[in-house]
Amino acid sequence: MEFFKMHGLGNDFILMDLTKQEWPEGRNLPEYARRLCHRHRGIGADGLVLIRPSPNADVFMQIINSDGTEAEMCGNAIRCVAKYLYERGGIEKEVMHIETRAGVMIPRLVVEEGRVAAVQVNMGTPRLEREEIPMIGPGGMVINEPLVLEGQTFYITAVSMGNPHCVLFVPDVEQVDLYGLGPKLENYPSFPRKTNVEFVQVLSRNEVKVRVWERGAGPTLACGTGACATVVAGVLNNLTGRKVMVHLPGGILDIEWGEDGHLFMTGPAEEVFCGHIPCI
Ligand SMILES: N[C@@H](CCC[C@H](N)C(=O)O)C(=O)O
Repeated sequence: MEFFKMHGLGNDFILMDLTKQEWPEGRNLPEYARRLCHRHRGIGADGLVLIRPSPNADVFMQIINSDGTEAEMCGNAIRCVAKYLYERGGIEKEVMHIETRAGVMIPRLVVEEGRVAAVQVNMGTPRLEREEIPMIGPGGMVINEPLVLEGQTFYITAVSMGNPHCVLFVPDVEQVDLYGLGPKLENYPSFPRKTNVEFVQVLSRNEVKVRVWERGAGPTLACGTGACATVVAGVLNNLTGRKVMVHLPGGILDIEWGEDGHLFMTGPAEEVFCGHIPCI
């Protein structure tokens, strides 16, 4: 099997194009993803990305987290898929349609001298209903609501970008016990589909600093859907404007929540290497 190792701000993926090669019958996908993503015994990645044919778009993007669970959407991976398709996959369109389990997303490519320098993705509209991210209690949205964890109260805002996010505003992200709190919030019983967790420090109305604990992957250097969820939560809590520079450990994503309700994420994508692995 041919694969491409790519990353978006250090959030790294193994891409396999299943429009060009056969997926061997009977392979256990979660087990295979765990094995390939392993940092010591595999290629190493935060997730496995499978590019499949789609009847509704240029391709379908399937994302499997490094723990073998499937995610609905991934912002950094979709920029990598767009770059791969343009430079390697024979789809030389500057506007693409990529289907995901969260719907069809629309990447626009910034091409310089034949190479993809950056990608802006229309990430669709956020979903804010409790039903989307079921919490205790009926109806409405979850904006700055208390959540008690081991006797400590945290105030959370829940945003779905197709995948679930729990956003917490803190005075200083460097002081957050990410490895202690991250997994406890990810698995908190109010989130039946588990959740991604973003700790956010507001630097100004148009700049924030974020540390992420990802569902199914743990601490990552960046999260595109998380950056979008952060800006939605910032606006709902009246802490930020709608156009925000999001500083993540791996670099900067520019996020804009348009007046039409759509989120636009702009950032880079990089290819690191490619190779072949046996079909086992
Ligand atoms: N890193 C991603 C999100 C990947 C999926 C996530 N771990 C989940 O399970 O929802 C991004 O850039 O959006």
